[in-house]
Amino acid sequence: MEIDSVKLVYFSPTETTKAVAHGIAHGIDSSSIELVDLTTPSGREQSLLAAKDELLVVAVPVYMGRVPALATEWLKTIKADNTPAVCVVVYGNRAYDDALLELKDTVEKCGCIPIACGAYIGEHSFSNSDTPIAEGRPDKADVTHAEEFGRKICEKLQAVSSLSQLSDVAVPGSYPYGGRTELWSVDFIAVNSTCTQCGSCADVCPVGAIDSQHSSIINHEKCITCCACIKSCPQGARTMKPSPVKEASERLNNLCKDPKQPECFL
Ligand SMILES: Cc1cc2nc3c(=O)[nH]c(=O)nc-3n(C[C@H](O)[C@H](O)[C@H](O)COP(=O)(O)O)c2cc1C
Repeated sequence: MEIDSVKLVYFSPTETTKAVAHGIAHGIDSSSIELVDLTTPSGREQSLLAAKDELLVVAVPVYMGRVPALATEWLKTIKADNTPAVCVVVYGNRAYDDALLELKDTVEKCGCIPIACGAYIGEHSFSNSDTPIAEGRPDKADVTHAEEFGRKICEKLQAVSSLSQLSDVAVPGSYPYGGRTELWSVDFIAVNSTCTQCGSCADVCPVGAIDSQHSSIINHEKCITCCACIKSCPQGARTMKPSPVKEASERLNNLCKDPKQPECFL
């Protein structure tokens, strides 16, 4: 089966999911790759129509064992027409629980046909120098794995003349999904005096929760605790103050030391 073009769809506040998605795209090696970045509010204003002869690669991070709710909301609006799809979750070395199954079910309901699924590890959003969790993931070996996964996806498609020749891809997980879709609404970010009000934190915030003129003014109702603002601050002016997020980061640093490995389901 020939694929005309690839659409690479991802939500990735701290860019580990984006790195994995690009690794897979590199392996697929199509001459036409369109990026659909759902990370910013404006990115989520676009809609997506996908045809039979396109390949969708959909990648999201795992939040509380689930697909982040704002990503699910957007993904449900995809209009596909028996479009082959690759589902990918990226998690912070704890577990992906039912998230991969949830993602697969979600794209299937939009008219996609999942032909391959993968789970990769990314540095945990809550990781920092005191509590490094999956620091530096995806690393070189993870990206090489993702590229190889991309090549296997091409081989799988090339081996058939129609998607009806492929059987369902089984992934771990069960329904009703466990985990939580409601995130903490919590005041957990401290901003110190090295902040220059450069505005980069407000620019990277996926939900527009930070005041662009006063970086310490955060709308805690909107905040999804993704930590993009902390990780991207050029001054390192943003840290975690005592809070459930900081406690989680300490707990995960103790519990999730053994590096997990990528998995793919084809
Ligand atoms: C609110 C929240 C919940 C998370 N829940 C999980 C989880 O259940 N399991 C896990 O292993 N990692 C969890 N993570 C970590 C992210 O899945 C991981 O760091 C991922 O690489 C982040 O993707 P990104 O770099 O594209 O933002 C969570 C992160 C956040 C912000």
